[in-house]
Amino acid sequence: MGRTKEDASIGIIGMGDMGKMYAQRLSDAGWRINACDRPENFESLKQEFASQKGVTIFPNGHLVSRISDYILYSVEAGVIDKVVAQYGLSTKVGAIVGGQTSCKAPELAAFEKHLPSDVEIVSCHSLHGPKVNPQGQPLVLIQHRASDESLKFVESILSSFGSKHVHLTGEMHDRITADTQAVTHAAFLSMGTAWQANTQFPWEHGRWVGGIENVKINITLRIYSNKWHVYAGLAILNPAAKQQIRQYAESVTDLYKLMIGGQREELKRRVKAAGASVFRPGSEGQDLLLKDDVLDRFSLSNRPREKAPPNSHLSLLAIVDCWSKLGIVPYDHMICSTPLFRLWLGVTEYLFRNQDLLDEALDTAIDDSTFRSDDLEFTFAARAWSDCVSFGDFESYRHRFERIAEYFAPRFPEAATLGNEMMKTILEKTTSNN
Ligand SMILES: NC(=O)C1=CN([C@@H]2O[C@H](COP(=O)(O)OP(=O)(O)OC[C@H]3O[C@@H](n4cnc5c(N)ncnc54)[C@H](OP(=O)(O)O)[C@@H]3O)[C@@H](O)[C@H]2O)C=CC1
Ligand SMILES: O=C(O)C(=O)Cc1ccc(O)cc1
Repeated sequence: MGRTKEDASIGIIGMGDMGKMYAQRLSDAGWRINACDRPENFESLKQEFASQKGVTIFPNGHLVSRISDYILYSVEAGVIDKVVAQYGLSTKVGAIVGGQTSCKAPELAAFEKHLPSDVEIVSCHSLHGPKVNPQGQPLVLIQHRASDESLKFVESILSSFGSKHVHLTGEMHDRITADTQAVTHAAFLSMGTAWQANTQFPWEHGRWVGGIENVKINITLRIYSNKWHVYAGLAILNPAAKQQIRQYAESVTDLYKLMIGGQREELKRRVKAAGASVFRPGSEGQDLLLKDDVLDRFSLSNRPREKAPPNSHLSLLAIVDCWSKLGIVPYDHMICSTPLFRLWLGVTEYLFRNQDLLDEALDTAIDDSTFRSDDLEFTFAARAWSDCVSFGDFESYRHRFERIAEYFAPRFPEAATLGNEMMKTILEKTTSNN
């Protein structure tokens, strides 16, 4: 007999931002939730959820696991093995287990290693942050070791999000998210690193005002105001991500060398060839994901913008070179894309589908030395983030991330308000259907 809301309950282990969002929404939809965080957080979590109907807080994952029919691990990716090892054997006989971590290889390996064999495995991944409305956003489902009936049960639980269900294997998931999430984050992390290295708040400079720049600034601040482990986990633990991020750093370096070498023709040839392989002929008639009027609305700067000042847009030229070198067609990933990836693709497309703007960027890169020191720092930063991910050292990732986050922290509240508004408006225009 199928399991229903009336007779089944859901366990959530790890009540951080995502776990809380799931607990809130699923209990609002009428499911009974059993949840826990670390034992030391039991009392405060119990108080926080005292008035949330349908949510019972337990001191630890054993107590959650033994009574729940679908158990979701929503902990830091770096500790998934340890936490499943701790609570896995307490899983209720015949239950289904899944995880919310952003990289599935270690998560699924931990389940296989530590869960009893009668336990089924259906994992998931909401491809958006905890403050984004899940309606219409992609939700990956992985039927790793489970019957079709159990998959249907998990789908019936998660259906209240109104997300778009995307069925993948763990391996496909990791491959696609390396392309979409890990490289996107590497680009924005590098922008923040370069601005900090040049002790700039970019919105205070005339040359960082206007459409594309607003997106760069808002997204960079959004990333640095989040938890470092989310970005570290999905880059360091995903085997495909290292290669992608390394290619991005190589593309940045190669293009920067052409710029400072004054090799205009070679730069143009390379960038345009890359553009032609990513933005295939025949797509010119399509609507742009992002338009000027939308982009211009979200500036942290109070300076007026007459015409976007020219910028070499090294970060954007390099992502297209990187996609081209790796044979990635980013539009193929829309169905499995995060909001940040769609914004990133949107600004890239905005530049590459406008020949005048692209030519202006390429000529600026050669003729105008105003951006040289920014681009130099950006090149160093892209390589340093790539090394950091390749070395796989969480602590040095954390250290780098937090040092830069601290620099931008005074502007986070204001950037969050504006960034949320920007995301909301732009997301309405860049759905994963595009
Ligand atoms: N934030 C995002 O945008 C998204 C994140 N994800 C993924 O979801 C997962 C959770 O992320 P998020 O909620 O943002 O991160 P948080 O850090 O907010 O939440 C993780 C929670 O798990 C707790 N935890 C750690 N160990 C245990 C344990 N042994 N028992 C119970 N709880 C434990 C942590 O406690 P403590 O802090 O004390 O360690 C923390 O409260 C991550 O794997 C992340 O990659 C997926 C989609 C989007
Ligand atoms: O949109 C992005 O890339 C984010 O930064 C939010 C995010 C972070 C981690 C995930 O696993 C999914 C989404």
